[in-house]
Amino acid sequence: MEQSSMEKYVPLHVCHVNKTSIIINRAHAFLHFIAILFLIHYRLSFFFQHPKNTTIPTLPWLLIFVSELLLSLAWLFTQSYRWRPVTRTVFPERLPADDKLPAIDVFICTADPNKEPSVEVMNTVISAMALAYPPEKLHVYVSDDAGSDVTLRCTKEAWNFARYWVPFCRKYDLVTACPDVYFSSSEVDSGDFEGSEFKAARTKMEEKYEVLKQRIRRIVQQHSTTGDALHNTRDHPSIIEVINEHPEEEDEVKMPLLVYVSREKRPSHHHNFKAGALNVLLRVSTMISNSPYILMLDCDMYCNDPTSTRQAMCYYCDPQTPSSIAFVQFPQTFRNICEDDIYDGEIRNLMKIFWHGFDGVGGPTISGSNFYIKREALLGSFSKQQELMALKRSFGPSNDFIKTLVEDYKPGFIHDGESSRMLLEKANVLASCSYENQTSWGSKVGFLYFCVVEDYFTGFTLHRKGWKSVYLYPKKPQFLGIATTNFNDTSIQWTRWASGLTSVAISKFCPLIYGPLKMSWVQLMCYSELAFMPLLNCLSLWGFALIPQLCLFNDISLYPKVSDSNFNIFFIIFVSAILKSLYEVVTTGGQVLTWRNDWRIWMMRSVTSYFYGSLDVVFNKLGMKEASFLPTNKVIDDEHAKLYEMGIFDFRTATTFLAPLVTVILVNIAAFVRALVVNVVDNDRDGFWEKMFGQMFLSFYILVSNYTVIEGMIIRRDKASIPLYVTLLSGVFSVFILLIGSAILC
Ligand SMILES: O=c1ccn([C@@H]2O[C@H](COP(=O)(O)OP(=O)(O)O[C@H]3O[C@H](CO)[C@@H](O)[C@H](O)[C@H]3O)[C@@H](O)[C@H]2O)c(=O)[nH]1
Ligand SMILES: [Mn+2]
Repeated sequence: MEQSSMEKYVPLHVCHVNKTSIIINRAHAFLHFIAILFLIHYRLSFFFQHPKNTTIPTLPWLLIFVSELLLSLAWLFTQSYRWRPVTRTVFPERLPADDKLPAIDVFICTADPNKEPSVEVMNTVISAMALAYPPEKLHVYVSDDAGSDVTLRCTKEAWNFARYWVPFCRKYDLVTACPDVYFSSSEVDSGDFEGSEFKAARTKMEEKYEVLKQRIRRIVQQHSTTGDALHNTRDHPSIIEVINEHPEEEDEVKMPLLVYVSREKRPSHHHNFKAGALNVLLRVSTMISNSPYILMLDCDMYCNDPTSTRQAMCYYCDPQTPSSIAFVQFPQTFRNICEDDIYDGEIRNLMKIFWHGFDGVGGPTISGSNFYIKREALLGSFSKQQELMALKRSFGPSNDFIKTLVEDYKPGFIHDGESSRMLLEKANVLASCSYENQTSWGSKVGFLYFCVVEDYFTGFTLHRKGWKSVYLYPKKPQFLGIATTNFNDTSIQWTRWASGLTSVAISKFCPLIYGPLKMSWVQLMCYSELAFMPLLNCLSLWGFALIPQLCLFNDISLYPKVSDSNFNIFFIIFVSAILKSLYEVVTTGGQVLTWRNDWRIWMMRSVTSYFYGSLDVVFNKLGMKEASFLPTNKVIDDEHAKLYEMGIFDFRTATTFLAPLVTVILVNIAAFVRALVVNVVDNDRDGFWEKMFGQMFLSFYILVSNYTVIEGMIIRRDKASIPLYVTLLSGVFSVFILLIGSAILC
């Protein structure tokens, strides 16, 4: 009796369906949808009335209607995330013993030592080595897309430090894996140890960490002063090195393997950005460790909590969990976010709301970093009977690599001269830039090259093949990265995302065409929401920012009179949208300030990043521009950081990003002020206020929400305010829009 109860299955994880949210969300969606139907009816009936009954021209009516439809469609898509939100809990203490756990490879990508400070990248490397997992089952790979000597030398320094850090973490059971976080945090995290021995050990470690930082700085400095004239980040052979600085010394605690990989680069070959780097790592790691699970990390993502390994394994080691789970995604969380996050650097909606909903309908898409993925999901599974030639066509010419696919290949890398040298030579072939020629890498195998949001697109294709994923959001952040905290960086980053997503939306891979019947409809809507988000938001918001204002400027009314019962439709939609978003922000731990920031940055991005991202795709299709992936800047500049912390907008960015914002504001000011002045003078002729209230209010709302732009333009006189020439240039644009727009529309 007792025996059987002991053998009873105890789950390693549970999923909680968020019933209250589901009821609130669906009820709200239903009511809001009805209101939208009324709006559509109201707009449509205009086209059926007798032309004599109206003085309103058709074109602006049509344009504002289209804007409303597009925004409604965007809203409809986002309802998919509200359909069935779930949260999850794991029980890592129930995992099998260490010797039964599967091995893990960790991939860390870095691409530019100037934008990605080496001290931080090395902290990521060290924290990955200190993950709570049997060291012989942990293998860390650093991909250096810059092929820089700096990164190689720093990686060696990091390894030397980790030889002390890893045993220290294990001995004292630290709950922080990253030295930078550990030594800068005020609370002394010491597990059970409080004695003087621990204190002495900690002081010694801290000294060693200081030395490490100094050494890294010296390497970086030497490099920048001597300059590495011969080195070209776009033209160099591959380098693969297993880091083991002192092979003769035996370490007291076994260490995870650390491998430095810099793939070959030639100007004649497209290197496919991060996806290309990840695919090289996939091949190289297959030869060296071939772990069934892989943790992917961007170079700025420290492993904060070392137990993420075990939490993820709860999904892979649970006997009753279907084997169709391809990846376990943790949220992207950041270490430099302050309360008043004016640029929404923490991508709040996505990480705190949308991904839980995505999880409830089949699983979220890959979010670039912080996920544990099954190797099989990226490479497929094969039997010995598989035809060799077919495999070579897909996976490239290396026999050694193919062998690893059809055999249960478990290499144990040992530093023993000859055989390890041969292994690395084979791996080098796999890292050459011509290896993928005429293969399925990037089109069917591994990370996909189709667009610069390789994470989204690869995730979409996996779900389309029937794989599932889960989203794990524990209280303690498992990973901590650097968020963008100035307008310039965030604009560049979002333009890249917008361009990547839009390129999927208007291709044959458009989720609405490529996805049906391959996944649930709701999940498909989530994917469509992301793909169409830039396009829908930018088109509709440009409409809302200009059309009603141009009409206001010309005394043309686009909204019902306040006394007209139809006015309620607009009132209800507006209030319902505002209240719902406020409710969501507050129930996910935000404040009214957070909510204001969300709305503001959404408006700003729609007319800038989403707009340029979409334009980028158009130029790309016309063959006028190549896709690009500029790595996001991760250098925290004190001056920028200070402004961000004070909640002051930093307008030091390209004129291209500022001009649309300033232009929109100027047009709104012009329309609003003119209406105000003329009608005060004219003493409310023809019931002007009643007729124009909708438009006056819209302009007013836009101006109040974006007051920070007005401030940057007129009131502030600091270095980070909007330069006068941008205001003047935008002034010219707005006069142009008012004149030409009025002529066309009215
Ligand atoms: O040619 C390249 C370009 C970038 N990277 C690395 O890719 C990572 C992500 O780049 P980053 O500039 O930090 O991108 P983010 O703006 O933070 O990117 C988000 O969006 C990307 C897709 O656009 C995802 O790949 C990221 O994981 C996700 O965090 C970094 O570690 C880079 O070093 C490369 O290895 N090779
Ligand atoms: Mn990043």
